[in-house]
Formats: sequence, structure tokens, C-alpha cells
Amino acid sequence: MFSRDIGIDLGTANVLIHVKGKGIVLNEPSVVAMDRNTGRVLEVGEEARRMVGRTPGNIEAIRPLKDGVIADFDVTEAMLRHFIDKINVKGFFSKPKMLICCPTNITKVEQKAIKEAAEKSGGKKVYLEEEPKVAAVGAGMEIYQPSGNMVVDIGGGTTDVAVLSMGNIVTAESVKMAGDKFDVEILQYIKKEYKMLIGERTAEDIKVNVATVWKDSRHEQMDIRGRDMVSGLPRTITVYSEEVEKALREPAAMIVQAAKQVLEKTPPELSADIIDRGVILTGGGAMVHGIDQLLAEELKVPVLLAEDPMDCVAKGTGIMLENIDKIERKKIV
Ligand SMILES: Nc1ncnc2c1ncn2[C@@H]1O[C@H](COP(=O)(O)OP(=O)(O)OP(=O)(O)O)[C@@H](O)[C@H]1O
Repeated sequence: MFSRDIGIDLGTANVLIHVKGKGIVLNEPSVVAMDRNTGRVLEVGEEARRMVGRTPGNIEAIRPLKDGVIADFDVTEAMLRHFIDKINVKGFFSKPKMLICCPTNITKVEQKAIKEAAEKSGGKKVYLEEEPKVAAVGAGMEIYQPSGNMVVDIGGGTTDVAVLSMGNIVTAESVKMAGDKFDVEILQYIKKEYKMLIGERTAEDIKVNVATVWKDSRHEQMDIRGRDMVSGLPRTITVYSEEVEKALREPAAMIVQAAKQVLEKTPPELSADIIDRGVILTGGGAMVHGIDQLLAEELKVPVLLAEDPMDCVAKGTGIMLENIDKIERKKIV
């Protein structure tokens, strides 16, 4: 019977859902707005994100997955079910297979609960897969060959670095430093340097429009608004690429360090392949200006940004589900 298998990138910053034959059908921030008094979920996704930093006392906008781990399991489960229900799985002809890609560091108990939540939402068979592997597949790497492929997946909460060969991870590292932490560093820099408080959204705007992690490669400026810590009044200042580059030096160095550690542990034959093929960057954090140049300089290997880096995991789930199909069909024959 016609089936529409579903792949889910359950990320710290965003949730993406890929449906076989349709492509990516949902892409929303991993945010849930709740009533603090009743515990009731008010909004999920984009609507909830608009509320971050702008809610009255009784409403809270939560990111249930923080730093690449599940900070609030019940809310994560509610969010997952909301998104699956939104794409109306129950309206599909047959119950779909689901492949979910969740943070690398979650516990066995959490894995089981995520599987159960997906099954309850209409999944026939639910698989969980490791994020860097799926990201590499989604970026078009031939990870099933006996050769070394290196991927650096810079998400919202974590950066996962992995060398893969013959379909499996050979060496890997995961650090809690990625796109969202860059926002926090920028926020803290503005606080320290200008004695001004800004919101998460403003910090992210600075990261996207002004920041760079590669010295002298970007010369932008932006007027930003916040609250003066001394007078308590609204204030506007101008920030420049050069100062943000300095503020992001340390966090960027942590990502470089994780990649170096992986290369140091990689068997020499696979290292040779990586020199030929280059390192592929995936995840939204990989779009931070200059990170490809910084890594290329530090690792002494070519570094390439994947096409649509934020979509790699979701696309990868689609490709992997087709492979599962092929394996299962072979078993039947
Ligand atoms: N143009 C851009 N420039 C810089 N950063 C960006 C850009 N677009 C998105 N980002 C950042 O990408 C991050 C989100 O990436 P992504 O959606 O891949 O994370 P995730 O998969 O949800 O997280 P994780 O892998 O940690 O679970 C956010 O920090 C966001 O600010």
C-alpha cells in the first residue's frame, strides 16, 4: 500500500519534518508557550517564538530542548505530538514509518519515550538515528563507502563532529557550543561593553547580519536597541563586525578544538580521504560568517558549506528511510 514515510529533525532550535514524496513540509522553531499557572500549552512553534522575551508574567515561552539535551521532557513530547498532528499523519493511507533524529546525548529512557510519543501520534515503526550521520547523508556524502567522510554539524545547542566510513561513525566529538551560544556571547558582550541589555532575538540578528568569526572578512554595522542598565531607559547603539569577531573568538575556538580532536583520533587512511574530499559543514550554525574559512585555516583541509545547511538532517532522514525500505524489501525477497 502507498505509504508516506516521515523523517523528523527534532532539534534544539528548530523542528523539521520531511515526508516521502513531498519534501520538507514543516519547519518551525522548537518553542512552546505555556500558561505557568495551569501548565496548559498555549502555542507551539513560530507563534510561540514570537512571544520569547515578550510574555506577561503568567505566560512562559520555553525551549524544551536546551544545549542539545531534553531539558523538559513533557513539553518536548507535547511539542512533537503537536507537530506530527499538524501534518495530519492520520489522514495518510497507511501508517507511516518514522525516523527521528534527536540530540546525541539523550538517555535511553528519553529515547524510549520519544519513540512512544511518535507511535501514539500515528507512527507504525519508529527509528531513532544519530544526528551527524543523518546530516552527512543529507549533505550528499557517500558514507556507506569504505572511505573517510568528515562532517561538522553546528546546530543551535550542540556541534557534532564525526568521521564516518561504511555507514558508521568511526570517531566523534560533541560540544555544547553552537549557534545559540553565539547569541548568548553577543548578548553578554553588549552587556559588558555598553552596559546595555538586549534580547535573544536582537543578539541573533547581530549574529546573522554583522558577526563574523574570520578576522577582517566582514565590515558591517547595525543599529540595535535595548535597555540601558544605568538609566533603565531604552537606548540605541551601533555595533560593528570587528568587535563581534573579537567577542566570538573563544566560542569559535571551541568548535575548532572539537574538530581537531576528532582528526587526531582518526585512522591515517581515513585522514587521507578527508584531505581529498574536504570537511562538510551542516546545521544553521554553520552559516555564521567566516566559520568555513576559520576551520579550513586551522585544520589544514578543504572545508565546504553544505547546500541548505539547515535542511541537511531533514533531507537525510528521507534518504535513510528509503534505504531502510530497500533493506526490508530485500529481506522479504
Ligand atoms: N544566516 C544565519 N547565519 C548565522 N546563523 C544562523 C543563520 N540562520 C540560522 N542560524 C542559526 O542556526 C541555529 C539553528 O540551527 P539548526 O536549526 O541546524 O539547529 P538544531 O538542529 O535545531 O540544533 P541542534 O542540532 O543543536 O539540536 C540557530 O542558532 C540560528 O540562529
